[in-house]
Amino acid sequence: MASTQNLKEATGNHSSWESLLPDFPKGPLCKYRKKASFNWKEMAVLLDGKDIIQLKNRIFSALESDPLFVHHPGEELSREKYQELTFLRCKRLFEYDFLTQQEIIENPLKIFHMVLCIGMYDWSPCIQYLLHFLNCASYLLEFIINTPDFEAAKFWIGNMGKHATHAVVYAQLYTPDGQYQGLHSFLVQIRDIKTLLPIPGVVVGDIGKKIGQNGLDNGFAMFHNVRIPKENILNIAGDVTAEGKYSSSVKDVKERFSAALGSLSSGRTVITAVSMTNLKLALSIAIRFSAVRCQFGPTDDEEIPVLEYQTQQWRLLPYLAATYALDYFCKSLFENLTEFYLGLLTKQRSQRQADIGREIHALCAASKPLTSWTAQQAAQECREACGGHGYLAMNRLGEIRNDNDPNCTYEGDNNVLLQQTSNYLMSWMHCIRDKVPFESPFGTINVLQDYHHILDWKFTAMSVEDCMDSSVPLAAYKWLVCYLLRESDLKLSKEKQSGRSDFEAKNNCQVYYCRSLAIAFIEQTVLQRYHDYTHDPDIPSTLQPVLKNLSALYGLWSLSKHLAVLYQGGYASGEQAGRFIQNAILELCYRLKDDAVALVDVFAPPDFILNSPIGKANGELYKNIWGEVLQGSKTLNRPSWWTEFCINRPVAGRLKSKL
Ligand SMILES: CCCCCCCCCCCCCCCC(=O)SCCNC(=O)CCNC(=O)[C@H](O)C(C)(C)COP(=O)(O)OP(=O)(O)OC[C@H]1O[C@@H](n2cnc3c(N)ncnc32)[C@H](O)[C@@H]1OP(=O)(O)O
Ligand SMILES: Cc1cc2nc3c(=O)[nH]c(=O)nc-3n(C[C@H](O)[C@H](O)[C@H](O)COP(=O)(O)OP(=O)(O)OC[C@H]3O[C@@H](n4cnc5c(N)ncnc54)[C@H](O)[C@@H]3O)c2cc1C
Repeated sequence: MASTQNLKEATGNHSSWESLLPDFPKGPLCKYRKKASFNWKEMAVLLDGKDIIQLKNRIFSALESDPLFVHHPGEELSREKYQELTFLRCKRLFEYDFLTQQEIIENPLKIFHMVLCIGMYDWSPCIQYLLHFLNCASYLLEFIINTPDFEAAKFWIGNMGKHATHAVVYAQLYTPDGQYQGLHSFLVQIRDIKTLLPIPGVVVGDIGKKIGQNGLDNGFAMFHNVRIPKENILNIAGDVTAEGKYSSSVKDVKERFSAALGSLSSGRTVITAVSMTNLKLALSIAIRFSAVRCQFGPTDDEEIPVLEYQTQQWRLLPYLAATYALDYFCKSLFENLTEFYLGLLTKQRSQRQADIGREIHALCAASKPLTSWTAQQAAQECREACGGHGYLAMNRLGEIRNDNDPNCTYEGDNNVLLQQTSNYLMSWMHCIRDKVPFESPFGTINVLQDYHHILDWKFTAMSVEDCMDSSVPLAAYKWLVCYLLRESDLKLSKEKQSGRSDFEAKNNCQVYYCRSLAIAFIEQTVLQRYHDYTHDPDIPSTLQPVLKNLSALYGLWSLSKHLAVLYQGGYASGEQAGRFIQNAILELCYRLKDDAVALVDVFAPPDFILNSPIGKANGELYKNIWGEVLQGSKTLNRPSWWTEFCINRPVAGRLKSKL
């Protein structure tokens, strides 16, 4: 639901939020800005609230005024230099200390916004900074650490390549009595604090150049009989006494495993938001570009902005709708996570706390894949939507695409994580079968309470106009989740009945079944939350129509990828259903095209942070590109190897074999 404070501010005195957000410079984008159906400043205040906008302004202007964060257009930084600069920037972020503890306690959402603002500038210093707080790492034995072979060496660890002095290491804990106590985390020193040289017994180094995020040094480590003090066990779920006896308030090994992995949920929640932020960056660039780049037209002397083309709208505007829906989802997920952490901090041992842990794990294990893949596809689409200019490195779409890419892999590979969500959903089947009442703390699985009834639902819209509200795709999603759950469960039973082991049976149920189930579930959850938000009667009437259009477009466009299953399972039949959905998508794209520039104005960071000539707020496409091109230190130089071209000319056939 809409935050009451944000609602009050959005509907309150306009002059107070006018001054929070400066007007954009006049220029070619004004044409679309004038056509918008709503006031972008009012929308920004509704979505974030004044307090967060002030925080963002504070961070953005600090980075812009600091010489250490200055951009170096046209300069190729070596990896070594980039890593050094990233480290200096990371140190500077600690010096800024943007949020006081009191501010964080009063509104934990501020951390989330702080991280994303820094990331909009560059993910390398942002992640380096974050990892210094929460260092995730590898695997070690008890209090003496050994890495048995190269395969067991820890690889990829963030900050470890060049400078980390300590690592938080996940380990299988064995006590002196030989008992296995499950997964625990430990603090291990790996380098000397004064010299940065490795601690005896530790082999530590840099893993080499990556596809993106090269400011961040990822490293490897191997341990040979490294001793760590007993108190370095991070006793989230258990501890070991001076006599070597294990004690834990969580008795079950499996439960302790979940407790130890709890921190991964915060990482996955943050990565969901990081990916959503990449959507914001890529779309700000592509939509501003599309609104000013003119190509062809109905007559020889009239060229139109490429945003007027149906294909361009259909390629970009669903991603814009996805950005709004996912932005809302990220904030709500962060609130769920905050509740989970409050429980941990106050040492809650209730059933509700355990249920919250399971639900949040299932949610972020699917929201990370959904959002990172959406951002990956969007970044590529935006790159192509900007034509050749999209491929120019200075316009930043390549960097966004490459820096987003590892979001699909780290903190758990997307395909592997989706299995966690489908496992969770499948675990409710016994309640459904036995007709035992059930619910989850955040209510995301409550849709399954009506499982038997929902399976009888059909697509009932009678026209394109009927489909223009997100209630239509939402109903279809509820059916889809129930249907895929039933099919996955049946498939698993069949596999087991045919004599397959549990491992094999589960493995054979992934593609088209459990994997699709997890994806449909998270899409339905995102849509349900966004539908509820956009249909809240308290949303100002000036903003509600455009928000409802975004919700409908996100729902229909996501659903359209499941059309085959909707027909296959009998929810839809005849050619009309599919046609209505397709036409509604096109109609919504058309209705949103005049709002598109204002919709990106709401979330685009200042030009300095966005750092893309074709994405600048003034829309002066060609002036901005030329301005940047001519700043390159070697742009007008002849090459250093010019004599090879002009003087040492090749003699054709000189090296040809004479035999
Ligand atoms: C403001 C804050 C800042 C934070 C800021 C972070 C920084 C964000 C910036 C990006 C920076 C990235 C930097 C990269 C950092 C890495 O990449 S660190 C390395 C991360 N590594 C991973 O994520 C490994 C991924 N793999 C896995 O997690 C495990 O393989 C899997 C997927 C859990 C599967 O393991 P498995 O042994 O097959 O376990 P499984 O039998 O499925 O599960 C056992 C039970 O535990 C439960 N469980 C498993 N995981 C969990 C969990 N996380 N929670 C609860 N329960 C769990 C299961 O549900 C299951 O329960 P039951 O069904 O039995 O009831
Ligand atoms: C930029 C970056 C930074 C990282 N930082 C850190 C860090 O700081 N600390 C840290 O500990 N780690 C870090 N990692 C490592 C990261 O957590 C792992 O790469 C990730 O968890 C995936 O594991 P993997 O590489 O072993 O992939 P693998 O498990 O080898 O997966 C390879 C492929 O096999 C598939 N696959 C694997 N198992 C299954 C299965 N059961 N069913 C179906 N398919 C399967 C996967 O889908 C994947 O496509 C980082 C990685 C990257 C890319």
